Amino acid sequence: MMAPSVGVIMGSDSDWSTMEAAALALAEFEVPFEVGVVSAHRTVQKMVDYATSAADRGLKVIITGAGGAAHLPGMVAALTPLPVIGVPVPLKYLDGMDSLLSIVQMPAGVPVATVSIGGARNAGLLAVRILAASDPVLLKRMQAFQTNLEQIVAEKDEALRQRLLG
Ligand SMILES: Nc1c(C(=O)O)ncn1[C@@H]1O[C@H](COP(=O)(O)O)[C@@H](O)[C@H]1O
Repeated sequence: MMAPSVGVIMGSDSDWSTMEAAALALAEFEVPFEVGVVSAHRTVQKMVDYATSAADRGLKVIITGAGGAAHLPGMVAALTPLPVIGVPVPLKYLDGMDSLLSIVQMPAGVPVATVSIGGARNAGLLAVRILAASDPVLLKRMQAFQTNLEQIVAEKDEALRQRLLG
């Protein structure tokens, strides 16, 4: 098995139903990844160890999902030189606005690329794009994916017209 180039971590296993879409996107592009539960709040030392060893272990991008007081993405970004993508996970209360605001307003110097609330698929696709910038094979795959998206929209356009025209 190839060494993982993307780390997908989340504050709790309860985030998986949201975060699975990131893993699926990576799998779609045949990008090797690892998945784990790491919490800045509940497993402080594990979070420090994970983030500080990530680059040496060969990871290129870290996708971090967390809900509520979502400090994991920012803390990981503070501890690693790698690009960090943050996914605000929506919880029962506040609809993910709490997660979003906890992740998105990082101080200058410590960037987290924040995707939309529950936007784990885009987090996966963004990780692919970051890797594709220096990987011609992956770049071609991303271009093919984008062409396919256009086709899907064209088909929807056609189907809608047909439906309206009866
Ligand atoms: N936001 C964080 C962090 C963190 O940021 O370190 N650790 C756990 N959590 C979040 O707590 C929520 C509830 O977790 P439980 O379901 O385990 O109670 C999850 O969405 C998790 O991401």
